[in-house]
Amino acid sequence: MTTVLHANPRQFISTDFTKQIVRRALRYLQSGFAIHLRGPAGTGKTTLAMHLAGLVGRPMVLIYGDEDLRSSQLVGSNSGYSRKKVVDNYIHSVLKVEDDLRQSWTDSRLTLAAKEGFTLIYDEFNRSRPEVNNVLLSALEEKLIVLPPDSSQTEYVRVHPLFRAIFTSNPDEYAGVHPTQDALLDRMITINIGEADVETEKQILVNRVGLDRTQALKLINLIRGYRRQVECSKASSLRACLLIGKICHEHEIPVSGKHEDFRDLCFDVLISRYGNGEPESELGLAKLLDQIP
Ligand SMILES: Nc1ncnc2c1ncn2[C@@H]1O[C@H](COP(=O)(O)OP(=O)(O)OP(=O)(O)O)[C@@H](O)[C@H]1O
Repeated sequence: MTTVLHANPRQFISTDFTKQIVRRALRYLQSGFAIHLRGPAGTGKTTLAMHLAGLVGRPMVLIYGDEDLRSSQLVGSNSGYSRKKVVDNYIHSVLKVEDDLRQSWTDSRLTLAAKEGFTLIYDEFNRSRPEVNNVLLSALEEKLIVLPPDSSQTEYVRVHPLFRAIFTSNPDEYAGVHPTQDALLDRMITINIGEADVETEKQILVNRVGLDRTQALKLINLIRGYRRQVECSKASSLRACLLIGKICHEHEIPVSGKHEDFRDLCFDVLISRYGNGEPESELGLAKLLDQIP
């Protein structure tokens, strides 16, 4: 059974920064193209993909890229058998038995979305081995999905005109991701998602976590300052901001370098995340914390 999702629009915070990306992405989707949101971890790609799928207004199905993903998990597979037996003894002297044993085919998420015209979100699709994603080439270009020849049903599925696909990925230099086939990239429009601006991060912290604006801004500046200091460009600051902000809010820890609990929290979250393992990176964080009243 495949679960179809519906977006929850209240969870998405819209700012000038996000609106500008949404406008572009929606335009491409409306014209029938697949889009690809590419950027560092924690820049909000998955959240944006869900929001876009919600705006498209069709049910969505979600697939997560994975090294172990098999193409059968994308298109479907034979699962179990169905048996039909007819015993005809209408004329007493004649017994006719027809026994028909067939494999039952079950569609997977891509096939389901393509048949029904749903929106497919394929999150971190470059974590799957490139050959697994080959089925997408014909789905996006020829609008056909080719099923394996032994799939006890038609070998071709025609893609519904309302089918849309949204892909997300981390850049190639991330551990565990495969280089994306040029042919696949050529069939989608790639939007590079950079780090959100300060205003967007602030609004997300205020609305999602409940921090006040001053504390949110202090936290954002601290984490951005630290990332600059250790020259970390891989992970964005948003996830760390949300994490520290939530703990501060729930445990009434003020965003202040003078408060021991806040300092410990920052060390626990930030050193392993952004620190480069050098003792100076701890010293650098301590200095930044000293500057927060
Ligand atoms: N516009 C937004 N409104 C509300 N929350 C957001 C928004 N953008 C990002 N977030 C929050 O920021 C966090 C990181 O976002 P998300 O998981 O979408 O990032 P990502 O780029 O997909 O990360 P990864 O590459 O690691 O999968 C999540 O907790 C998400 O809810």
